Amino acid sequence: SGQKNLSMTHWPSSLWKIFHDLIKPSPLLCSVAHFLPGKWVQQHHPIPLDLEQKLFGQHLATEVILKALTGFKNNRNPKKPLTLSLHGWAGTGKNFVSQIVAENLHPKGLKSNFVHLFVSTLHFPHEQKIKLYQEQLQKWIRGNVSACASSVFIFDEMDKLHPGIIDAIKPFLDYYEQVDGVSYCKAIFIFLSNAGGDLITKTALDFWRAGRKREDIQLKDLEPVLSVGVFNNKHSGLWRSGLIDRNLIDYFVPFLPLEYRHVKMCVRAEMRARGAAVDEDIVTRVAEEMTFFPKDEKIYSDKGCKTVQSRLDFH
Ligand SMILES: Nc1ncnc2c1ncn2[C@@H]1O[C@H](COP(=O)(O)OP(=O)(O)OP(=O)(O)O)[C@@H](O)[C@H]1O
Repeated sequence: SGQKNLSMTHWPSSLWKIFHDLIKPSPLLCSVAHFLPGKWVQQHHPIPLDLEQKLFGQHLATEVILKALTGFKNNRNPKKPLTLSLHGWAGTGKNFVSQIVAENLHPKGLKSNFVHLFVSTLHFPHEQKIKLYQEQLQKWIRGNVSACASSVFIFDEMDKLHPGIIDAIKPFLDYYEQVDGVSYCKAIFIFLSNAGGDLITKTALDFWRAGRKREDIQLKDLEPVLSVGVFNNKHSGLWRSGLIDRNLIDYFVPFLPLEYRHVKMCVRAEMRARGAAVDEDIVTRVAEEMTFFPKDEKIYSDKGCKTVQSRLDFH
């Protein structure tokens, strides 16, 4: 009947893929590490996160994610799945980091059967179908975690996600040893949103205007800002969902807006990824084509590094 429901709703092929993964789970390919009395046994060499090298201009996100993942992987007996909530302006690296984290656990990253990306507007577009989405999503999560305890679920556009969908995920995020015979404690849930991006930008700008270094911004400078603007804001999806009240989010990860120098770093990284030599003239040209705000100071790229790849095609 699950299959019938799916065909009725015309779900995109990526969700079909997940459904098929469910029918044919291959648990042997999944486990990242398993516990033998007294020690953890790695089943493949974990890819180093390398966030310091790969992720530009995000000292806070780098620090929090490294801490979160290290703690989680070293914990033999986690009491709940790891839940990360990534916040920030467009194109600042939230999807990029999620992929790095996923690859760290499952080398094929997004292509792995154990990594699932959901985009609110793409996968859950119709409000009147919320009940159906809820049932199917729960089935997928349950099936996939039964097949692979360390499954990774990424929810993009969290701020556009219907509260009903968040309600459907909530039981999996909680401190239960098992739900219907399945333990979710080794899974990872990553939520991405732009919520709070404006407030994070304001803090970064205040530092810049005061002549203070970006790298001196600390988590404690952002926590009060986010807590008022996002967590206690009745209009934010996160507040309505009750995820915060129940302390189901382990780490809030702020992404700072990217500056001109970071955009240049993205261009260079993209050139290297394409196997080309880094041409500084082109780097400068691409970076100068981006638009920067605020109007007077022009410090931050309004799309972060998002359009770098397509712009590079023109040079
Ligand atoms: N901080 C960064 N360091 C290195 N590369 C970056 C960074 N931010 C963005 N990029 C590059 O730009 C591309 C687009 O960024 P990404 O999709 O991660 O943005 P996002 O924060 O998820 O944006 P949105 O909120 O609009 O979804 C990435 O694939 C990556 O190549």
